[in-house]
Amino acid sequence: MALTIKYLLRYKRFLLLNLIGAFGFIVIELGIPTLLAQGISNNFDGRNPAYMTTLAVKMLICAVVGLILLLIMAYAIDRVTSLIVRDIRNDLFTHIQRFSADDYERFGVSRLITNTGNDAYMIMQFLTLILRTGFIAPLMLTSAFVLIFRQNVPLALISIGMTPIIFIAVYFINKRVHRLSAKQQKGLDNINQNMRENLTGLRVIRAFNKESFQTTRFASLNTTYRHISDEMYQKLAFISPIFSVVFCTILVLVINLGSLYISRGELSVGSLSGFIEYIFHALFSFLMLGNVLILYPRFEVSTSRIQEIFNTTPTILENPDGVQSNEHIGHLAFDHVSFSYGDGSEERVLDDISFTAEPGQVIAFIGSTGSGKSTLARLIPRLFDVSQGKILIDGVDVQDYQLQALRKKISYVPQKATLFAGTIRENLLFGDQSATDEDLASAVEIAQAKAFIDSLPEKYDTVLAEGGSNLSGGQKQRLCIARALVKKAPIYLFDDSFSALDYKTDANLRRRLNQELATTTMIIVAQRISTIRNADKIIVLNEGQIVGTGTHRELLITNAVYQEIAKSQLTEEELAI
Ligand SMILES: Nc1ncnc2c1ncn2[C@@H]1O[C@H](COP(=O)(O)OP(=O)(O)OP(=O)(O)O)[C@@H](O)[C@H]1O
Repeated sequence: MALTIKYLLRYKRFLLLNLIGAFGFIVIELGIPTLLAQGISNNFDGRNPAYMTTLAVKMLICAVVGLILLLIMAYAIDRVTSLIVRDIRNDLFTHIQRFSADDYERFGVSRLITNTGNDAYMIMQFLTLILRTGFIAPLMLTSAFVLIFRQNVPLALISIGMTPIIFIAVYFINKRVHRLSAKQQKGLDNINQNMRENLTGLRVIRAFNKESFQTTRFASLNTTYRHISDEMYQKLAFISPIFSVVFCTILVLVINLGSLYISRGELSVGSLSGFIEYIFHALFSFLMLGNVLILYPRFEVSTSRIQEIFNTTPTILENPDGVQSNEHIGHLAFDHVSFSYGDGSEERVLDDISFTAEPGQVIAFIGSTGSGKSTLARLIPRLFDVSQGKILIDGVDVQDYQLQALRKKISYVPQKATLFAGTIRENLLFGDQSATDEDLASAVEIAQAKAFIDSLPEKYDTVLAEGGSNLSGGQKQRLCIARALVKKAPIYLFDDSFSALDYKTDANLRRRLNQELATTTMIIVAQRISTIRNADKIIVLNEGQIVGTGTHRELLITNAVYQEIAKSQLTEEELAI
């Protein structure tokens, strides 16, 4: 609730408008019956037409004023709820963007999507209800009780005495609904996750003939969700009949006792009809509050799920006092760096890594799968933070930079080619929004992507599907490389970024990179020796440790791990060089 109040307080003027509008409801719902009761009592036999005309005009004024106020209220509610949900979604998005890969993994992508979609919508639904009834129901209830007591005290006591039954029933039902609501939201996360996996893994599912297996899995999750929802709505369904039973009992008691008072001359017919009207309104207010209570558990679950995200401090922390800018040189140094995933207590993925890379150098990493090459690359732009030791860029610890400043120094091509829905041009401009057409053309030419872009009917304006799924693996890799080249940074980081290229394209690309990036620092992670054989320094990784450093020739002679990799990839002649 604290979260919602924080957002509500941002829009005090709309809350005030809502409060003013709420009086419209009272004017209509209580003012008109009061006038009606007066009319019945004072002119029961209809002998005073002038009185009735005045009464009709007063009732009409009540209706018009009430209507205007209600319109104001509807406007205020609509504005405030849509603004708050917009703010929550924006703030969630901004907060989630600061999450490290570890943070994402902890919550899961599907859960984060449900948070910004369904949970935020639930807050909007509850807010709409509470703003519609939150002011009105207590105001109406209080006014109705005052009027009821003014009409007849014994009747009022009987009516009010019955109401705790409603509260007790709602309390017990809601306790159960709260638990079910948490399960229901979790069930929705599972459905979203399954759906995501199904859509992104469609080709694998088809290739393995697993459509029916997937359908059964989805149906099972869907059925579980339905069972939970059924159980929850069954519980909630009890609330309305309980209201009706209490209401009818009160009505029967009031009418019976009221007739007795009328026969004794202690109550007028007008007063009894007014009394019944007020009872209606009091119970209607209860019903409105009941709806709030019914929705509350689901709202509470959604808010606490969102609050949990906001309470999560991203593991990669911004350094607001950090270095904003310094000279872009491109000097990189690892100083006894060790790293473990998770909270740092797990097995070391990198162990005591030290090396330096100077501007103009190509430093390559090779090693068996799982030896820690990609992890090492991810530490440089602080996608993860080192567990021990430090990484220095241009003489400053990466953790002592502001994140933006640090990442300006690095142009990174991740192992998995990631493109976004939009045109090729938009994807390239991701590297630098201010890049000119000439900059894009130059990057595309170096990345060996010119020929395939030129062959497309729409060229740079070709629209890429989500994730670039309408391109081949090699085309995607080349666009990702071109995007990194558009960025123009002093350090380039290629994490196994040439693996989907044929040998000729790979060779051409490296030749052009060496020409164009002659003064920058290039870090290349690769599986293929042919990709890195001309590197200034090759570092061989094995189980997270450096087991060899040198040029291709040196390592071929001195390093057993490198020799083994080389033997599996090179011909006898190549090995003899
Ligand atoms: N996000 C992660 N959470 C936990 N462990 C991870 C994570 N990513 C990688 N690992 C583990 O860290 C180790 C090193 O993985 P890494 O991806 O760095 O190796 P690699 O040398 O790049 O492998 P490959 O050549 O297959 O890409 C592996 O044992 C892997 O299982």
